[in-house]
Amino acid sequence: MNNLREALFSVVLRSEVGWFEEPGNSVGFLTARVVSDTSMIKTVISDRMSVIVQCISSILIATVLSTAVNWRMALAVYAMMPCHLIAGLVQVRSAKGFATDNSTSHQKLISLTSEAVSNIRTVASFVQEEEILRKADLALQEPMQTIRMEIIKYGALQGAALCLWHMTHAIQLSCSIALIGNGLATFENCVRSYQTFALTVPSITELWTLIPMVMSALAVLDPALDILDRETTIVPDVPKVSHDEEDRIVGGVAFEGVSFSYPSRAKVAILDGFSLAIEPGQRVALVGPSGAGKSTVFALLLRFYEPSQGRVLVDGKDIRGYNLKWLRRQIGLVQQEPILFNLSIRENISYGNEGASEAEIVQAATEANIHEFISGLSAGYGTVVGDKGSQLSGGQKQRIAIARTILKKPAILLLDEATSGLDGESERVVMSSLAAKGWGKSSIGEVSSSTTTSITIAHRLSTVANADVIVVMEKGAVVEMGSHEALVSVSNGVYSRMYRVHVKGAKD
Ligand SMILES: Nc1ncnc2c1ncn2[C@@H]1O[C@H](COP(=O)(O)OP(=O)(O)OP(=O)(O)O)[C@@H](O)[C@H]1O
Repeated sequence: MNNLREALFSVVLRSEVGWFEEPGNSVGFLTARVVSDTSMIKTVISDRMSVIVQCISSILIATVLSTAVNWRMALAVYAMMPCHLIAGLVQVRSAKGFATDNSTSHQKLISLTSEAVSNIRTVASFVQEEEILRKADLALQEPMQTIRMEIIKYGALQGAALCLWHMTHAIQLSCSIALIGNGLATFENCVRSYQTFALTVPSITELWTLIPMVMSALAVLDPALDILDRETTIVPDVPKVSHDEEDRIVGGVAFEGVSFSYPSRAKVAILDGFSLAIEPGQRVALVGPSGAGKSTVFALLLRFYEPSQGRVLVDGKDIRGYNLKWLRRQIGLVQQEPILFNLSIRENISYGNEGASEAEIVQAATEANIHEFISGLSAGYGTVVGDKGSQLSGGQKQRIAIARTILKKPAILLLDEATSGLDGESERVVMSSLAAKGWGKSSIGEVSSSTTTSITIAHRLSTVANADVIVVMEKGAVVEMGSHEALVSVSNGVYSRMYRVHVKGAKD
């Protein structure tokens, strides 16, 4: 069971991001597959299999014994056996269908429960408790009708099997009378043979009940085994190019005619011939209306998905040519809603950098402007932040996520609305400490092994005004590009319009 769980979990973790977006792969479903479904292995192997082996051996011994005592009698007894086997097979088939429906309703309930619990604040604020209970009830009610029919079918077949057993007994007793009457067997041998057979009846009956159970357990395991068989389309360890751990990418990024659609919405083009070249060490900002495809650019650079056309290059080489784990280690991503783990602040900051010293952790926290807050907590860096960091404010979570990325010392830094939860002053401190680390030097001549290219997505234009290049995106393509001053001076340009709205909003 442990081996299966480990193997399943490893396949799940290695799967490409797009796979997790398929309807059958929600958190609840996958948790059920890895934890509950696999427990069926125990049911099948240790609980049921031993009894099955016991039953089969007792049937075999009885067959040999009754044949030795009187072969004519044994033949008469076992002549009826094919009827039982046919009934048993039909019984097994009906049990398989029954088990599948049952497990589906169970999975839906698990999915609903995990979704409701992890989003309990949203559920409570929208007063959705009753609605969720109604859905849970529906998830259990839907297969109920089918299961009822299956139960009736199952019971009828069970009855037919028992009926056949009683007929066998009757026929066997008639045979005994005939054999004794014709002098082909003694009364003593007939009783012996009959009794040996009678003792195996419970074993055979038990086998009939157990086989459907085992088949049901195997049916429940089917989806988990399907996961085990699947091939990941973006394999983290391929190609197996050996990069020296000390090797670092310089930080040049290029998108060449990239077109892309998300697997779940294959017909909607999100990027359409998107091209952009970023020099190593440049500070680039991506701005544009919501849904323009800015975050998608990050997802493609991290190779969460593959473009349908075009290439993504890092230091002039297609990213498919790099070992993915090695590449990702050098790219730091901070998202708008950073995910913290239910661990201490120290463990959250050193996540992925477990060897970092206390001094390095404190240094990273100081640069992310969160050290003062952490020091004020009674447990300091040992404070556990709760599920998904629920015991912290949005801005605190963002700063811890920034500290975590600072500690990683990435060659390419991706900030996706990473400071949106911070007040203006806090944001200024964080951004200037990132710049002070030598991240985002605009002069290519200064590029060294410690230079970091930064790409920032922000709706608040004050966050990106200092960038070397501002790239304005609309509907998956670049529509304007240049420095803040150059873009603002373009009358009726997309950026200058956005800027006027931003300034007006700030004044109001
Ligand atoms: N996983 C996904 N599956 C399907 N469609 C998606 C997925 N993620 C994003 N999209 C769609 O892709 C489009 C671009 O999304 P993206 O997040 O890149 O936009 P954005 O410019 O970053 O927007 P925002 O500024 O609101 O964050 C949107 O229309 C969005 O609905």
